[in-house]
Amino acid sequence: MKNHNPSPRRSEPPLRLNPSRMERRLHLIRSKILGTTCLLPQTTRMTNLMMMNSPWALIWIATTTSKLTMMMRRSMKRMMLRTMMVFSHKSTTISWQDLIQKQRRNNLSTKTKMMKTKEAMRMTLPSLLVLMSVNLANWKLVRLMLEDEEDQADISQINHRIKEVVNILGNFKELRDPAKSRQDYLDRLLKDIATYYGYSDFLAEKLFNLFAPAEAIEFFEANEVPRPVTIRTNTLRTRRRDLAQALINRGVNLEPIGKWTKVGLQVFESQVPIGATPEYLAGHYMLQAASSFLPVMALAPQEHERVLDMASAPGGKTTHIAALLKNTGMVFANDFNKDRLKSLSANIHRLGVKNAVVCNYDGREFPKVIGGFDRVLLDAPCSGTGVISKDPGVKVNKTEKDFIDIPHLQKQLVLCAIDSVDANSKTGGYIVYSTCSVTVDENEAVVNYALRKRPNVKLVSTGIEFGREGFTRYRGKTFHPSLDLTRRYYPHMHNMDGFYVAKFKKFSNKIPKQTGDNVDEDEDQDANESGPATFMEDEDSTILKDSMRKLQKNRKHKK
Ligand SMILES: C[S@@+](CC[C@H](N)C(=O)[O-])C[C@H]1O[C@@H](n2cnc3c(N)ncnc32)[C@H](O)[C@@H]1O
Repeated sequence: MKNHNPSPRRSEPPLRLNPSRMERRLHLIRSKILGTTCLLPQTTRMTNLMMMNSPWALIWIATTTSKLTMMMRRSMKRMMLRTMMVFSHKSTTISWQDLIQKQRRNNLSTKTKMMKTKEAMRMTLPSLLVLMSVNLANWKLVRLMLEDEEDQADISQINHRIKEVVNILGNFKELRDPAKSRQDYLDRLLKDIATYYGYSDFLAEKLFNLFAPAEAIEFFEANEVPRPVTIRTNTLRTRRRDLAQALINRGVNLEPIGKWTKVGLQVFESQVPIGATPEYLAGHYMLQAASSFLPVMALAPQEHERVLDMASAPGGKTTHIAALLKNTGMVFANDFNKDRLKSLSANIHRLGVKNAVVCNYDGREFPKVIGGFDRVLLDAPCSGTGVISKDPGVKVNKTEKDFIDIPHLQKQLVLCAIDSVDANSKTGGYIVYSTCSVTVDENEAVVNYALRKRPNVKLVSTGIEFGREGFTRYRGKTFHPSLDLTRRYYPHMHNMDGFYVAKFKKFSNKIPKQTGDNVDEDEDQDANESGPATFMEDEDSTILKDSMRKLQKNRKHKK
């Protein structure tokens, strides 16, 4: 093997190539990606990095760090692939001079060769800059990936095998190998899905189980593609037609999202940053995923009502509620996370909302804090399995424990949401529960639990004309038949983030005793230990007076 002088600027020790390829790769990754010094001007190191035997390892690192946006990852993937094509040759190390020599051997003019080489280098720089920000958490994943022989297999072979196995599972009797069981095929498929799409085995299986095999692949594929950019017209400030005209005049290519919304616009391309136009700054629209319109549409707040948005930051849905209320009545915008209240308040101000009260409670303190609402929206904290295309970190950072802890919190919150509504409201008495997750544990299981614990509510239609019916049975569990009134949304089916919406009607403020049928012991532990918290005027006014006293005391103290 040829030994090259590694750097045109200063000599560096050449890479040790023994004892194993694995060690060399680890060495490269450690020193080039996690290294603390700036490596960019040193072309040898840069090219060494690209000479790793498995270019996919590099692309994988470049494209899975959770710090990157989907767009960045996609363009990096393209850049890396193009660069690798330029640099691909058989030797183990390469220097700047080698590249030029190699170009000379081709029949291109020196200038073209130089330009091509430099262009390739230039394209690589941003990728490497981002690569250097790969953190230690990802290092563990990098190592795992490299250590797993399975992962070294050609990625296209894996893709091919996924398709083949899905095909066999679709016509098992005819196409199976008699020596293999269905489970053998499923195990192979799950392993391949986890490798190919970069999920933990646990989450790959959890999501796979939601669908038939062929549809599951469509779902995983859709999670690799960014969803359309959509905006919601703020009807407190403008009309959709006027907004569209103003943005078109600025070079924005857009059109209505669909018949189901009168306020949504889909942005195809824009010559201006869509989050910084004068119209944006003037609060004429909110940058908001189409799926986020759905829970507020289901809530359907009426003018002059009192509405609670129990987990509201950064306020996409609060400001939508305020617009539907036409700035009448009141919307209580609560969130437990104090830091997120800043963006919530900023959005409320920007969009000209004048009927909002921002508060910072654990949602589980309602209705003790205040109750008697006409409607409550609980857009619950969730695992985010519906928004993987936006946050690919979910693929690996959600554990089995998360799918116990998160539903536990969701169950507590949904009971408090129900208890915060006044069943005697003249116009309302509704609760909407939503998540940007597609797992059954966070959706149907939570809603079914609420129906059992609060027999004074029932499910009603969300009023949204599309969406797949919620599960009434799932992997041996049977839910209340009315769960089919709830709605599921999927990226591969609706070209929007994965989402779930359920709407309850509260018909009594009294909670009848539970029947005790079908009571699952685990679920019972989630029950509100202190019993149902109801809205009581006396108690409320004491609490409110007490907190006012504390607030005034704090203010004096600050002065
Ligand atoms: C899905 S996000 C809400 C998004 C918001 N509805 C919107 O449309 O902009 C869930 C929110 O729940 C908040 N949260 C988490 N735990 C909470 C709790 N115990 N009580 C209230 N809010 C909570 C989080 O801070 C987060 O802002």
